Amino acid sequence: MLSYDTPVSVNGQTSSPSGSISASHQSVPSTQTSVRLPTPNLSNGSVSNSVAVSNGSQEMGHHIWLVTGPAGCGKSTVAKYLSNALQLPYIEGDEYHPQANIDKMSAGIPLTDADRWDWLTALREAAIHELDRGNDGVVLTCSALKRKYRDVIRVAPYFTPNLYLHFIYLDAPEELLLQRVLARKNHYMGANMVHSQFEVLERPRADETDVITIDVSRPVEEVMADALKRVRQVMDGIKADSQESAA
Ligand SMILES: Nc1ncnc2c1ncn2[C@@H]1O[C@H](COP(=O)(O)OP(=O)(O)OP(=O)(O)O)[C@@H](O)[C@H]1O
Ligand SMILES: O=C(O)[C@H](O)[C@@H](O)[C@H](O)[C@H](O)CO
Repeated sequence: MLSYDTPVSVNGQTSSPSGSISASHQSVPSTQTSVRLPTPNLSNGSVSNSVAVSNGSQEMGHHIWLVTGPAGCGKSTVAKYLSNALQLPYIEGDEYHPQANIDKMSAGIPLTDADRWDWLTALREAAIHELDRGNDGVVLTCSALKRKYRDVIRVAPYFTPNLYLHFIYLDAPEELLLQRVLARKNHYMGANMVHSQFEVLERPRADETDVITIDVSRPVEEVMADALKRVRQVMDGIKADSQESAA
C-alpha cells in the first residue's frame, strides 16, 4: 500500500530499502513500491514532466527552486538572494506554518511528521499558485528534512505541465549551524532545536537527481555566488536539451 513513507521515483529510479539504486519500470502507480511520475527526464538538479516546446519562455518551462536544509543553514539568506538575482517571487516557508507549529517550535518541541504534512502540501500549492499567476519560476524555503517530505513536493510536476522542480540543499555540520542560530536574534527557532533537526535529517542521496547540494560552511558571498552559478548551469542544461529536441 502506498504511504508517505514510500519514496517517489526520481528520473525513473527508486531507491531500494538498502539504499542502492534500482531502475523502476512501472508506468502506473504500483500497489507495492513507488509512484512513477510522468516521464521525468532530466538529471543534475531538475526533474520535470515537461515536453519540450519550441518558442518563447515556454521553451524553458517553469521552475520551482526549493531551498532546503536544517534550521540556520541559510535558506532565507540564499533564497532571497536567488529571488533577486533571478527576478522571481520568493516564498518564505516559515510563514506557511500554522500557529500551532510555531508555538511548538517556540517552546522547543520538535515538529512531528503529522505536524508537517499539511504545511508541505500548502507550500507546494503556494509555489504552483505563483506559476499559475504567470511567473516563470518561484524560489521558496522549506526545511524538507526527510526524503518523504521532498517527495510531497515532487508531486507538483504531476499536476502542472512543463514544470521543473529543483531542490537546493544547503549542507553544513551541526556545530556550525548551532553557532549561527545562537548568534541570530529574534527568531522563534532556538539553538535548542538544532540537534533535533539533525536527528531527523536525511541528507539527499545520489538517486535524488533533482538536488543541487551547496556547501554552506563557506562565507555567505561565496555561498550565494555558487548557488546562483549552479542554478544557471541547470537552466543552461535545460535550454540546451530543449533546443536539441526542437532541432
Ligand atoms: N554562509 C554563511 N556564513 C555565515 N553566516 C551565515 C551564512 N548563511 C547564513 N548566515 C547567517 O546565519 C543565520 C541563519 O541564516 P538564515 O536565517 O538564512 O537560515 P535559515 O535556514 O533560513 O534559518 P531557519 O530555517 O531557522 O529560518 C543568519 O543570521 C544568517 O545571517
Ligand atoms: O521542519 C521543521 O522542523 C521546520 O520547518 C523548521 O525547520 C523551521 O520551520 C525552520 O527551520 C525555522 O527555523
